[in-house]
Amino acid sequence: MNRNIKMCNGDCCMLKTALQIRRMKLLIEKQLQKEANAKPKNIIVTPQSSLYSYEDVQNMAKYIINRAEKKPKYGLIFGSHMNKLSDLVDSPTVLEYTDIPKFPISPLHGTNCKMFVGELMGGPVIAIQGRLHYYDGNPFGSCALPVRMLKLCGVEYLFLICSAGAIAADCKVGDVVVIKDHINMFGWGGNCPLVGPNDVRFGSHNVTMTNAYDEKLIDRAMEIAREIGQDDRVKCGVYACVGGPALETPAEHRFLRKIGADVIGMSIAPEVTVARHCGLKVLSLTVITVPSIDVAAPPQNDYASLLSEGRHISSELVSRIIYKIQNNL
Ligand SMILES: O=P(O)(O)O[C@H]1O[C@H](CO)[C@@H](O)[C@H]1O
Ligand code: HPA
Repeated sequence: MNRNIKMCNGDCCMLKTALQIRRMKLLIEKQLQKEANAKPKNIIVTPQSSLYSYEDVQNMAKYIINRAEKKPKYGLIFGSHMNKLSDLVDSPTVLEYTDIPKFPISPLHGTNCKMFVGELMGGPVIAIQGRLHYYDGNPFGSCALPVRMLKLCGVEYLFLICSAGAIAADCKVGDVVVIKDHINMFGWGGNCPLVGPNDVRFGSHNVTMTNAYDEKLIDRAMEIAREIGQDDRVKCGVYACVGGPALETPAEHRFLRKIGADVIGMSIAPEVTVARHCGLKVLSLTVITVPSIDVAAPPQNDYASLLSEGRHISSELVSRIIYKIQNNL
């Protein structure tokens, strides 16, 4: 080895001027940046339970109570095809989702981005239009967020109004099914809004799911159905929750019937889990929009009126239950 040869410091041969050296450095930096960008980045996943902190949810609730100058006791969440029921709320303060700090908004929400805080049968209520669905790309933590927000607004009773397909042959289009339990196909796979660290201010992590649908509210709903002469249109059943947006195959339909499902839909189970976690009393009513596979579909012309009857029966049930609770009946 020739020990007289000195290492090139960049000034000697080709890089003669300061400008040339600077250019070379920039080129090297650019190359290094390119290589770094080509490497996969670490993705830090936010668990469902951490998407909205307790303080975030508290701020949402504070905003609603301040704007409406009212603390609601009854919360209503309306699903697809059910938003019209928000007309039930008397003298409402109407709040846009965009006004509520950090409230999740889906581009697929359309125009149903409103909450109505007012009265129903003399009871203070808040009604939320346009439920968020998982199949629209919303994480479970966002789908169930409104439930926690209602809890921190002071809500004690939660009414979830949705639509579903029939699995049981005796559930017909336009019937109302009072949900008494669910089979959560998401939850079995660990897809749950409670996944992640638990904030005990909301509730305890291993929440029990017995009586998740409040027995007393179910009894009241069935009793009112008899009182208003609609007991042939109001059934009580088990809801199977699936991912969608594709509807079930005939084999899935038969399987769900075998394991005890009466109706099938793509919502409520994550909401009910979170509601149970934070101690809300839940009643869920579902209007049948799709007949069971082995039942003849009603004539096309009858669909609209059957669904409107179902909506009307649901609104009667909710209104009368609130009336009875308000008046200690
Ligand atoms: O549960 P809601 O919101 O009523 O919506 C129901 O209707 C949609 C299918 O049309 C599904 O999302 C189903 O769950
Ligand atoms: O037929 C259905 N299947 C699943 N989900 C549904 N939600 C409304 N109708 C249906």
